[in-house]
Amino acid sequence: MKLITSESMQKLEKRLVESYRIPTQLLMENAGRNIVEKIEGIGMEKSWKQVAVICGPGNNGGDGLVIARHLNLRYPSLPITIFLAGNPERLKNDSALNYEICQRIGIPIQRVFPENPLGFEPGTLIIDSLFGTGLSKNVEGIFQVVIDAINEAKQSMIIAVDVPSGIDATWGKIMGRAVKAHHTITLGMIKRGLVVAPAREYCGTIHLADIGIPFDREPGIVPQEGFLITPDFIRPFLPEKAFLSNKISTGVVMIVAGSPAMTGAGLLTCQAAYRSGAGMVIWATNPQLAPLVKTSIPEVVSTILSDNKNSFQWEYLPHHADEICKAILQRKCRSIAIGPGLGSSWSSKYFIEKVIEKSPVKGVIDADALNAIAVNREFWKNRLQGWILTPHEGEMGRLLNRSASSIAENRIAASCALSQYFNCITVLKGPGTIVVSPQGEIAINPTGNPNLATAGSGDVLTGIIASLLAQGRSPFISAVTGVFLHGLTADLYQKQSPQLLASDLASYLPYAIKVVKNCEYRLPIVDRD
Ligand SMILES: NC(=O)C1=CN([C@@H]2O[C@H](COP(=O)(O)OP(=O)(O)OC[C@H]3O[C@@H](n4cnc5c(N)ncnc54)[C@H](OP(=O)(O)O)[C@@H]3O)[C@@H](O)[C@H]2O)[C@@H](O)CC1
Ligand SMILES: Nc1ncnc2c1ncn2[C@@H]1O[C@H](COP(=O)(O)OP(=O)(O)O)[C@@H](O)[C@H]1O
Ligand SMILES: [K+]
Repeated sequence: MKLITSESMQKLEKRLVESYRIPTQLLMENAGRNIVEKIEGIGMEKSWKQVAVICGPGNNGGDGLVIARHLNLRYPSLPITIFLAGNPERLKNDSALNYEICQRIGIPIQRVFPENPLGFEPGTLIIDSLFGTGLSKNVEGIFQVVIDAINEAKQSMIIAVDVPSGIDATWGKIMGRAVKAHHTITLGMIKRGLVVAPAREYCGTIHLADIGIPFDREPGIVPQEGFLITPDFIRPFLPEKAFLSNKISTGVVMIVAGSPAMTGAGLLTCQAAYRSGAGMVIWATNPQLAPLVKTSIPEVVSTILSDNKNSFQWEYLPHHADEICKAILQRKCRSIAIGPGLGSSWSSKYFIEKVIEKSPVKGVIDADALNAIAVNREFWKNRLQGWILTPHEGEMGRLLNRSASSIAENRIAASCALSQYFNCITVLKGPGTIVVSPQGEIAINPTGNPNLATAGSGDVLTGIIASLLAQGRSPFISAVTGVFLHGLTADLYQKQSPQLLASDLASYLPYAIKVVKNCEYRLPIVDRD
């Protein structure tokens, strides 16, 4: 499902308005009327005690005025008040016209002043029409006061028009303050910023309302600025074993993960790789762990690396890199996953770099392997073509030499910067995981929930993506399909249990694959007709 930035939405509307000669007044009318229909679908039957329509100075405010008119027409006995934040004399064109109509109809209009703070009675339906795609700077002063009042309303329902006010709809940033809506009814196309963190949390359920422009008739003119991953998109790329397939042709994955202190990381990665369809999973492990691997996951094939004669506890050492590269060729591996639970000693860092440099196949770089790359980031600049990096915000901060909080503020921009810098596929984990290619493709994942915040769930993701890669999917498609399935597994599991362990995730994965294959799944956040 295509996503669009604020800037492109405005340009596109202008262009289509000119080519179809649809007057902008009509668009605003369509927007307002269709939003009222969506509001009715959400719950007008709950008979709200009153409606507060909060209008700002631009066209988003104009939409609010149309909404107020239509609600007034359909529910004449419902008290509706328009709260205008801004000077009515400075309203322009369509908004000014609708303001005048509302005045003539006699809908009460109150201007919001700093000395006259807003408060909403319990049972108010609040329509947030303060700012939409035209938000151009941080929210301050009276606008901040209005947003705080909306967010403090008790036992009310907040419906945002197009975008929760205060959200940057292109990047998903919070511009100082933002309305926390229960529902967001977005117009024409879904704005990219709505589906990524931190904005995602402010949108509630996202609904798409038509504005009378046939966007889908001319798909070529809608720019590629990102897409929301859907079940339909990933269905062709799900694991599928052909009639004549064997375990090698299906796909062999090399896993370089785990250590005596963090054995589980390796086990989870291997298990997830099998559960997502790999024909064979090889774990490059050490003599101490090999017996444990056999009893935990008997299907895993171990490549036992040479013993470290001189060290007290076994760890991966640089010379193991050659052994692994040899095993990759011997075992006909088609992908590699490196990083989970490897530890952060200098020798293991050096080992990791050697494997990535020499490996005959590419794959997923995660966890400690990301930290090894970060230490030597200038060396790795532009050298990770075909590799998939799966950082969380902390790891991303180290890779870009920035703070984790600056990454969190604008996750899309950070992901694009990483892909550009290393020439790699980036998977920035967290709510609304983002996948970006060096060519600038941007995919946002709608699946997943906070139950995934459990140790080892990232290891499972690494196993899934490496497995899909071994099954012949491209790096970008492997990452996109992997993050969707990983999140979906957690969403489906949540229905039967409130607690998720990473090992449950790996076991439950085939069920998520089946659900997508059988078309039994609807996107959780976007409600469409
Ligand atoms: N285009 C179309 O055909 C259609 C568009 N539609 C609707 O229009 C919406 C976009 O409308 P829009 O472009 O007028 O922008 P909007 O979000 O209302 O805000 C702009 C106003 O806010 C002001 N302002 C900005 N930031 C501020 C801040 N931090 N603090 C204070 N002020 C700030 C800004 O002032 P300025 O920056 O110009 O000084 C300007 O006055 C879109 O989301 C959709 O709802 C639909 O009707 C369908 C047809
Ligand atoms: N609140 C959340 N909502 C959705 N997904 C989440 C959330 N928290 C974590 N995740 C997902 O869980 C996984 C955690 O990975 P990671 O941080 O590497 O954990 P670990 O290192 O313990 O395996 C990622 O796929 C991430 O997207
Ligand atoms: K709004």
